Parts: sequence; C-alpha cells; structure tokens
Amino acid sequence: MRLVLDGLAVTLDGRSIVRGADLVVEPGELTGLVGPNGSGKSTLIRAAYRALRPAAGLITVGGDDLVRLPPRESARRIAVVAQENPAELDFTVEDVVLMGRTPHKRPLSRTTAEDLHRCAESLERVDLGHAARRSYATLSGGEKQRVLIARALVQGSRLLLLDEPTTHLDIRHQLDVLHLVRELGITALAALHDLNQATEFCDRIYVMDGGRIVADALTPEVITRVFGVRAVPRTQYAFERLKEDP
Ligand SMILES: Nc1ncnc2c1ncn2[C@@H]1O[C@H](COP(=O)(O)OP(=O)(O)OP(=O)(O)O)[C@@H](O)[C@H]1O
Repeated sequence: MRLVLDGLAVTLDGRSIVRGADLVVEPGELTGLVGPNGSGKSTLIRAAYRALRPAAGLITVGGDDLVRLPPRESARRIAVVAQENPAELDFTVEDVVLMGRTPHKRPLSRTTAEDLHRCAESLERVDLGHAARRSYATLSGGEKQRVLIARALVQGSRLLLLDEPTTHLDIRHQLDVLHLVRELGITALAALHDLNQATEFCDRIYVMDGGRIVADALTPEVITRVFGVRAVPRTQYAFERLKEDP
C-alpha cells in the first residue's frame, strides 16, 4: 500500500518542525528515513500514523487522504512500532500483542481462539513465544520492542511505520527485525540511525535535516553535509544472522 507525503508541514508549540516534506513509500518496499537527532524523523512518522495533525500538506495511504479516513480504517491499514511504549500498567505480553487485533473487532467483543493463535504465532516470529504470560513492564527494552513488532504483525496491516525499531536491540535482534520486515514484504517506512544498516536493508533512503527532506539517496557527500562527518570506506566485520542458534 503506497504512502505519499506531499508538502507535509507539522508545527508543534508554534515551532515549525517538519517543513514541506515530500516522500513516497512504494508498495512492498522498505524505505529508510535517516537524519541527525532532532531533524524531525519522529515527528514526520507520527503525522503519518495520525498521532499529529499536519499544519499543511497531504498524506495519502493507498490513495486515500489519511485525515478523511475513519479512524478504525486508518488503524487497520497502518501498524506502528513507536518509541513510546504502551502505558506500563499490569499488562501481560499477550495483552499488549492482542491490542493489535482491536481495529478488526467490534467494541468490547471477546478474545477468540483465532486472536490467541495469531498472537502466539507472531510472538514466535519475534522469538518471544515463551514470554506470552510475562508482565510487559518487567521486560528489557529490547524485548519490549519485539513485543511491539509482534503487535504490529497481528494487526495484519499493509503499511508499517517504525520509529527507530532497532534502538534497544542487540546486533542479532537488530538483524532479525530488519530481515523480518523485508521478508514480510510489507510496505514500511523506518526511521533508522545506523547508516550502514539503512544502506543494506532499505530499497530507498530519505535524508532529513532541519525538518526538511534534503536528499533521497545516501551518498558520502550527503553524509558530510548533513551529519558533519566524513564517510571513510573501511574493511569491517559484516554481521550475518545465523540460520540456527549457536
Ligand atoms: N511537542 C513538542 N513541542 C515542541 N517541539 C517539539 C515537540 N516534540 C518535538 N519537538 C522538537 O522537534 C524537533 C524534531 O524532533 P523529532 O523527535 O521529530 O526528531 P528526530 O529526528 O526523530 O530526532 P531523534 O533522532 O533524536 O529521535 C526537535 O527539535 C524536538 O525538540
């Protein structure tokens, strides 16, 4: 499902945070969004899942104007793995994942066997099959992130927005998440900090700086201009996920 931002502007507390952003996420592609701290990546992504109202511009999802879609319909189309976690009340991991089913169900309807089956399946995919009954609040940051990815999976949406999905993850789980998103073949937009990973996993990369999209490719020249560092080619370890656990 294609996501298009056309001249998106977001103002927060009178400050212009995102300005005239044009961006296209093509169906089935993983698109990366990189940029220095404070460049506006999270704000852009929050507008794209309707947590913030744009000051100007148009967001379309599958060809429809996002602000005109019924909220249930936009919740069905778009799944989110954001930095902020669900309120840390006494939810089990399973409860948090089941929240992903909400847009598919009538209000106050019971959890079905199918809901539980999908929940178990998606927890397996993020390597947390054993943790369904644990308290969400007691998990590590990385485990919480994987639970949120499982929640996005049960939601079954065709557009996935990820705000720094690998931040708390160790290298193996970082690779798992990025491989998983690619394997799903789901349309995805991910704010990422690791430029090498963005280059390796993303079909296309947009670069933000000062609230604007300033490039749609990550070249050494762009990296220097935007991040103020020189990109030096070096021989380094490349980490590949093992098929089996060691
Ligand atoms: N509610 C708010 N009111 C005013 N300014 C805000 C608000 N929320 C965020 N900002 C500012 O907007 C700017 C962009 O923030 P944003 O979180 O979108 O950047 P980011 O690129 O995701 O950064 P990071 O890489 O550090 O996560 C920052 O300067 C931030 O301080």
